[in-house]
Amino acid sequence: MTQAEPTATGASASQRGADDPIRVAILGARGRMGAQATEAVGAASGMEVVAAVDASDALTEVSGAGAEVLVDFTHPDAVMDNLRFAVEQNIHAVVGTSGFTEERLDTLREWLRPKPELGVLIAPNFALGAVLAMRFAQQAARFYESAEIIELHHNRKADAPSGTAAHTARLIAQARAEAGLEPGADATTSEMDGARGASVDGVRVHSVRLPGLVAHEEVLFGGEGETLTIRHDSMDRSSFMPGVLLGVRSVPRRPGLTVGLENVLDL
Ligand SMILES: NC(=O)C1=CN([C@@H]2O[C@H](COP(=O)(O)OP(=O)(O)OC[C@H]3O[C@@H](n4cnc5c(N)ncnc54)[C@H](OP(=O)(O)O)[C@@H]3O)[C@@H](O)[C@H]2O)C=CC1
Ligand SMILES: O=C(O)C1=N[C@H](C(=O)O)C[C@H](O)C1
Repeated sequence: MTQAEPTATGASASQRGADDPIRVAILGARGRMGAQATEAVGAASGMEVVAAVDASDALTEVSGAGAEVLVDFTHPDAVMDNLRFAVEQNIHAVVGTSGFTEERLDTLREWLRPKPELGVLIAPNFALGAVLAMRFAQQAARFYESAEIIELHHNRKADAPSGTAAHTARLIAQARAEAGLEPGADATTSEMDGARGASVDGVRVHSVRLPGLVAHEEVLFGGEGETLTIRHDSMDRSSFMPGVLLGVRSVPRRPGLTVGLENVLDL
């Protein structure tokens, strides 16, 4: 047997040699993303799928299979229970599932505190272009008082606004606050409920749901006599797979909570 790597994971994981594949469990494996992730991890070098679990399966399959990294593409209502299980079982986690509020992130940080070697990566979007678009929006934010987000998704999506839009809004709000820029006001005082979208950290987010779409986002900035539009389109879920594989490879070496693939890409 080759030399074991230092790892936060349990007995079976600690037996992994440096050249052995990373043992990965996929949660939500029969869903749109989980099915593609199962295929992508299975085909990638340096990792293998040891458990593919869906809603009707027992989570204990994951620990029983000696998984070192769990990939979660389930449902906002299920993901926190899955993560509590992962942390209890000393399994690193790569999370694509949406629905993360600041409160949920704080809970996760608490769970991770006694496990300093364990890594959890929450990626609101795994597509390279989406991560770049969010970074560009963050860069633009300090120059424009006014910004709004339109996110457009397929009509099977469970939640609104999208995790990507919520993360983008938070990055814009953070950049504005750091620059001491107050968000601009508009003159709309009379409105039908929902017409101006949801306010996420003071940024208006509008959600469109249509069959035929996959995952799309526009960030609009307005200034004196000009607008700037940053748009990203995922036309196929294959766009998310390189990011998922990068997450699986990097999370065992990133202890603690990481929010956003931009941190792994070092953008
Ligand atoms: N970060 C990113 O880049 C991306 C993130 N997403 C996010 O990923 C999540 C999943 O999306 P998508 O694949 O389209 O959704 P799907 O509904 O197609 O898939 C979710 C799957 O998870 C299963 N599931 C539900 N609860 C559990 C549980 N407790 N344990 C195991 N499996 C469970 C569902 O089973 P059942 O149907 O029986 O309930 C279903 O098979 C969403 O939150 C979405 O926003 C999506 C695309 C990209
Ligand atoms: O449900 C989806 O499809 C997607 N969900 C994520 C989100 O909520 O941002 C990522 C991507 O937009 C696709």
